[in-house]
Amino acid sequence: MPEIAMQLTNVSKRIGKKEIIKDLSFSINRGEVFGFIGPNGAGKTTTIRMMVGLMKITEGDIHILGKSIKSDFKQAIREVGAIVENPELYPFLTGAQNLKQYARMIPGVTQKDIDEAVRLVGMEKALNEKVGRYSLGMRQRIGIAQAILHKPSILILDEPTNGLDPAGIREIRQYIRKLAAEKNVAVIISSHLLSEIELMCDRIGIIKNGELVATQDVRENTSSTTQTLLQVEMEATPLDKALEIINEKTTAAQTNNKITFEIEKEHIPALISNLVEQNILIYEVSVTKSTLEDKFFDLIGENVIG
Ligand SMILES: Nc1ncnc2c1ncn2[C@@H]1O[C@H](COP(=O)(O)OP(=O)(O)OP(=O)(O)O)[C@@H](O)[C@H]1O
Repeated sequence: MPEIAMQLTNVSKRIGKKEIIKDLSFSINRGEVFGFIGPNGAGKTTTIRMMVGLMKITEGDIHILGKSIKSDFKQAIREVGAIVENPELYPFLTGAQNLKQYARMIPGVTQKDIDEAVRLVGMEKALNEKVGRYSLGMRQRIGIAQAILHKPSILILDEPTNGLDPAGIREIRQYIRKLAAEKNVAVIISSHLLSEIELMCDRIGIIKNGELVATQDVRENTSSTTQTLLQVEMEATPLDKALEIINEKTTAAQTNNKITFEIEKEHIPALISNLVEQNILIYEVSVTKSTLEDKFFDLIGENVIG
C-alpha cells in the first residue's frame, strides 16, 4: 500500500465573497511526483499557499503524514519543503556559502545533510561559483537543495519551470525524479504548461476555476496498449474501402487524401502492409500519440498548454 504523504479533504478558500478554491479533495503518495496543472488564475498558488501554511484554509483540512496543518501545524510543516516564490539566494555568495548560511537557520542540519542535498540536485561541480553567475536552472537546483536540507517527506514547487529553457527543464526533471525514487519524497509541482512537466510526473491533477476537474495517471497514458493516432497520406481512396483493405476494426476519419486511424501500436505494421499489398500509393505515414494534451484540452475546453 502506498503511504499517503498529503491528503486534502474538502478544502475551500473564500476571500471576501469570492470562492477561490471549491471543495478540493485529493491525496499524494510518498515517492510520487504529482503535477498540479491549470490555467493562470485557476487557484494553484492559493492551494499551495494553504498546503504550506502561508494562507488559512476556510473550510476542510490538509493532513501531512496524518498530521493536520490546522491543529498540528508544527508537526505537519516539519515534513514539508517548498519553493513558493523564487528561491531567496545571495548572488554575491557561492552556492556552498548560500547553503551553509541557510542551514544555520535550521536546527540539526549537518554538513553531511548539505552534501547529500547537493548530490541529489547534481550541483557538486558549480558549488564554489558565485550564485550571481548561475543560470536560472542552477539557481532553482540550489533552491531545491535548500528546501530538502531538513529531509522533508514532501517537496512543493510552485511553477519551477517558469523561465527555464528546455535544457534547464530537463535537468530539473532528472533531479526531481531522483528525489522521488531515492528518498521516497512526494513531489508536488504546479504549472500552467502541461508539456513542460508531463514527463516529470507520475500523476497530474487538473484544476480549473478553483475546482479539481480530473486526476490522471501519466504512466497509464504511455503504456504500450495506448491507442495511437496514425495519419496516412495516400492516393485518393474512399474511407470505407480503406477500412476494408486494412481489415481492422478501427475508428477512422478522412480529410482529403489523409486518413487518420486510431489503432493500437502493434497493429500498425499489418495496416501498412495491407495497404501496400492492395497497391495503394502511400505518400506519408505519421504517428500522433493520443497524448495527455488532447485529454487536457478536452477537460479544460481551452488551450492553456502553451
Ligand atoms: N488575496 C486575494 N484576493 C482576492 N482574490 C485573489 C487573491 N489571491 C488570489 N485571488 C484570485 O484567486 C484566483 C486564483 O489565483 P491563484 O494565484 O491561486 O491562481 P494560479 O492558478 O496560481 O494562477 P497563476 O498561474 O497565474 O499563478 C484568481 O482569480 C485570483 O485573482
